[in-house]
Amino acid sequence: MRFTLPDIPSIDDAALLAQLQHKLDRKTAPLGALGALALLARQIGQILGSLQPRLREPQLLVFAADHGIAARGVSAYPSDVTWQMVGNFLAGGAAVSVLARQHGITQTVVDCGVRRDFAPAEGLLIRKIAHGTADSSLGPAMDAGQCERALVNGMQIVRALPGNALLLGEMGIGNTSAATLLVAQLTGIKMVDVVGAGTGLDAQGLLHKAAVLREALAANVRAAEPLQALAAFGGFEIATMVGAVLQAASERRVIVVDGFIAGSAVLVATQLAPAALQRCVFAHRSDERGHARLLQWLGVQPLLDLGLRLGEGSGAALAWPLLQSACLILDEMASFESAGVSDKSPGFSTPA
Ligand SMILES: O=C(O)c1ccc[n+]([C@@H]2O[C@H](COP(=O)([O-])O)[C@@H](O)[C@H]2O)c1
Ligand SMILES: Cc1cc2nc[nH]c2cc1C
Repeated sequence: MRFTLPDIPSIDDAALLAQLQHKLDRKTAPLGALGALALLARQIGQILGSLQPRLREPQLLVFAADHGIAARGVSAYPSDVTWQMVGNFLAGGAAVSVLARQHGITQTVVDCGVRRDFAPAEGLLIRKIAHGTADSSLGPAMDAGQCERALVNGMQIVRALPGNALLLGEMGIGNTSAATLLVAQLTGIKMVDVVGAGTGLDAQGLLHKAAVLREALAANVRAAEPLQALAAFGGFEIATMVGAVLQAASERRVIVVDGFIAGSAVLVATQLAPAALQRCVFAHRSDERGHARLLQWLGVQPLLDLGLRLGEGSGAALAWPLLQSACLILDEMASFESAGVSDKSPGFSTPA
């Protein structure tokens, strides 16, 4: 099936925005005191097109795949950890599994291209493109057809999901390399300012990783367009995630973005369809070096900063209750009028 970019119109209902802002401004709090929670409530209200938005049946997808470039020693851990962690997700023992369970979020693992084959299991979708990508330090990680199939897979998976909120997670040894290359290529930020320790490289390991990534950039100089860059550098899990983001955005689902790798997928998606960004809530600022730069480049503020660098969707699951709180604030918090609380008197000015 061919990939067609779905229609993602800009959300610009000025009347609803004004009503949301007014509703929040009349809540029983000093003006502006709800801070980022009010911004979040406003954003969710706009995405779901309601003054009383309700989040339903949150779905967390853990997109998993392996990376040819991992054979170059760019990760502190071996590729086998990818399939082993898939087992851990399915058994409910991974960090994201615990957090998803805590918050009533449905976790589904998507095998987008892990090097091992899995028996069918509950909570596992098998959408394998190949057993890992090719090594992008030698040439494109995937061909255009593989990239297109991954994008379509992501779109189809989201189309079939219940609920109105999608939380993005991923697992793939070597995928901070793929994400770094995508971010460097598509933003113009220098690769050396993006590359980081991933699963925990030491200073020498980081130097080696940067040297390998330089080779990958040189091996794919012509991959300038978003989809070319995605095929050149991206993992199958990142490409599938791009399709998922585009579909979720076109359906006006709330998209909760995890860390650096999920952020790189959102970068590709928003270069294809800029209005997708309006539907994205950035859960946290990861400790991975390039993440702060990427968030800055996108012009977005994350909700949390906990020093996490885990991936899996763990940051998205941790941020989830804040989205729930934002909706409850809109819905249940009293206004000055309804609670009979005095607002500032007209003409009163705050002492300096
Ligand atoms: O989400 C992040 O910001 C993040 C930062 C560093 C590492 N990770 C996770 O670690 C793995 C990739 O790290 P690496 O060193 O193998 O490229 C992959 O499974 C990611 O989920 C994730
Ligand atoms: C153990 C482990 C768990 C992870 N979860 C996401 N990436 C990971 C990488 C490692 C190494």
